[in-house]
Amino acid sequence: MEILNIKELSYSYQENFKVLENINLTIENDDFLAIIGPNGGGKSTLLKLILGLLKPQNGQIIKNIKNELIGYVPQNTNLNLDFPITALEVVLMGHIGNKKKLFGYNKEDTACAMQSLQKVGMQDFANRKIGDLSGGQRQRVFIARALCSNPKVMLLDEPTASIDVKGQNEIYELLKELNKSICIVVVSHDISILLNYAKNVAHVNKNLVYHGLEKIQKNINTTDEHLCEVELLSALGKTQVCCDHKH
Ligand SMILES: Nc1ncnc2c1ncn2[C@@H]1O[C@H](COP(=O)(O)OP(=O)(O)OP(=O)(O)O)[C@@H](O)[C@H]1O
Repeated sequence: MEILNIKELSYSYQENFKVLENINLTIENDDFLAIIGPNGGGKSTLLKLILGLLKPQNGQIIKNIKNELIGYVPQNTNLNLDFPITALEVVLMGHIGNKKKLFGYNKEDTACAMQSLQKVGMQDFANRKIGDLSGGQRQRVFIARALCSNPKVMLLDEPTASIDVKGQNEIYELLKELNKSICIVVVSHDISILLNYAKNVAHVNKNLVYHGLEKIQKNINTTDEHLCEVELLSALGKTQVCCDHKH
């Protein structure tokens, strides 16, 4: 099922300076889409447009699901690590967002938050202070928070930034597991790791170039060597199954 269809979308923050131009993209409910591209290429802007935080000036975004069913894990979650809040309380904040409650959680909220922590393998850390967790563990807690609303699609902006390789792999393994039941869209620079998990890749640099990885015979050994984004993209181009575009 198609959950998102973006047609001829353009966006400018300032007049006569398009950050995104004529973007076309379809996302299916079982997709694992990697959004890659250079700094300032417009990746976060595209996520914000999908989330409805920004309104398209040209083109349209057709969503076949309600906004509440779109989970979001933002880039560099702005949380003061000295703030004495536990992993469970961070996840419960996802419930506050849903129900527009200001104070207090009931037993159901707590049970649901514990379930979300279990899904990400962090139930034993529920009462740990968020500042005492490793970067990878903390990120899993933020993913648990986004899971509270039982999303059909989860958007993650640079989920593995500043996390060591082991932690990155654990995050991607978790996303692979979640992808059995929900659609995953990840903005990332870790393209060599991401390519082992993504089903499709959108390269965004004002324009969007789409690579359907399932149609491409993967002849790149991404586990043994580190390849930069450009090397990987050119390797994808050499498979000759790529779209008819110029990089
Ligand atoms: N609120 C804003 N006002 C004006 N310009 C902005 C705003 N937000 C982003 N931009 C500009 O839009 C362009 C795209 O930014 P965006 O954050 O979408 O890129 P990105 O691909 O996510 O970059 P990065 O990989 O560095 O996170 C950049 O030139 C940026 O400076």
